[in-house]
Amino acid sequence: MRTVHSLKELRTILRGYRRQGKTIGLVPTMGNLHEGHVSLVRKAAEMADVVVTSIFVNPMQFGVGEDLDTYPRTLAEDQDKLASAGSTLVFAPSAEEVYPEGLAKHTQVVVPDVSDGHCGASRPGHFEGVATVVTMLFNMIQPDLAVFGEKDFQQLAVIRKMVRDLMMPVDVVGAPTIREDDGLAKSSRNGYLSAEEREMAPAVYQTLQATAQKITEGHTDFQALESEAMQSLARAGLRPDYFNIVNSETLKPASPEDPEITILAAAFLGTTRLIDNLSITR
Ligand SMILES: Nc1ncnc2c1ncn2[C@@H]1O[C@H](COP(=O)(O)OP(=O)(O)OP(=O)(O)O)[C@@H](O)[C@H]1O
Ligand SMILES: CC(C)(CO)[C@@H](O)C(=O)[O-]
Ligand code: BAL
Repeated sequence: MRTVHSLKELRTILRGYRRQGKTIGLVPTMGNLHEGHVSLVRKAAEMADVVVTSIFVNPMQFGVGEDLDTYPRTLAEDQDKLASAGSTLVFAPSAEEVYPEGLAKHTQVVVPDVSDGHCGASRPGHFEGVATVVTMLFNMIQPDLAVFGEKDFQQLAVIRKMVRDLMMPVDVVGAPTIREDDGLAKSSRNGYLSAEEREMAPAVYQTLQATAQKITEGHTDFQALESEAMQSLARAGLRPDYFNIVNSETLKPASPEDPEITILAAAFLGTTRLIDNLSITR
C-alpha cells in the first residue's frame, strides 16, 4: 500500500490503474481510523479493483471554536489499519495542496434544503465545507464509487443530492454504523471523552432506541417524543443539541404515515459533540 501526499503523484498512479481498466473506489476520511472506517474500506474493496482512502482534516468544514487544531492526526497507525483492510492507496494531502490560495476566496459547493437543520443549523457552513471537499476529491480521484458511513446520516443525504443534482458520475454507497459493545457509535471524537463521560455516552443510542420503540408501538405525537428524549438525555448528564424525528428521504419532520423514519440526534458531553441516528422501516 502506498501513501501519496501530492496530487500530481496521485494522478500519475491512478492513470496507470485506469489504463489497465481497473475500477476505483474512494473512502474519504479525516483519519484517526477505527473499525467504522475499516468497514467502509472493506466494502469499497469488495466493490472496486482499487481502493483510495483519503485522509484530510478539511479546514473548510470546521467552524470557529471547533476542534480543527486538536483533531487527532495519527497517520502511521492509520496506514497499518488501511493496509490490512485492503486499501490500495492512501491520499493524505496537506491543506496547502488542497487549498493553495487559502480558504477565503475558494469556490464553495452549496447543497440547499437537505443541508438545513440538524447539524447544518448547529454548524453553519459545515456542509458547504463537506460538499466542496468531497467534490474536489471526486475531481482529483475520479472514482467509480465512494463509500460513506450512515453514522453521518445528514452528510450522506447531502452528498447523494449533490451527486444527483450535479450529475457527478460516482456511485454513492452507504455503509451501516459500527458500534461499541454498549451501543455507542464508533467515532474519532469518542477519544476526547473522559472515563466518566465515556460511561454516560451510550445514553445517546439508548434514547434513540427507546424512541424508536415508542414509534414502533404506535406513538404518533412526534413532537412530544422529541421533547421527552431531550429531557431524558439531559437527565443522563448530556447537553442535547437536537433530537429530531424526520422523514428519511427529505430529513423534514416526519409524519406517522411515512414509510421510512429516521431519528437524528446530537448531544454534548462536556465539550465533545456526539452524533448518532436510527432508522425505522415499517
Ligand atoms: N461508526 C461508524 N460506522 C460506520 N462509518 C463510520 C463510523 N464513524 C465514521 N464513519 C464514516 O467514516 C467516514 C469518515 O468519517 P470521519 O473521519 O469523520 O470519522 P468519525 O469517526 O465520524 O469522526 P468524527 O468523530 O470527526 O465524526 C464518514 O463517511 C463517516 O460517516
Ligand atoms: C466526508 C469527509 C471526509 C469530508 O471531509 C468528512 O466530512 C468525514 O470524515 O465524514
Ligand atoms: N464526521 C463528519 C466530519 C466532521 O464532524 O467534521
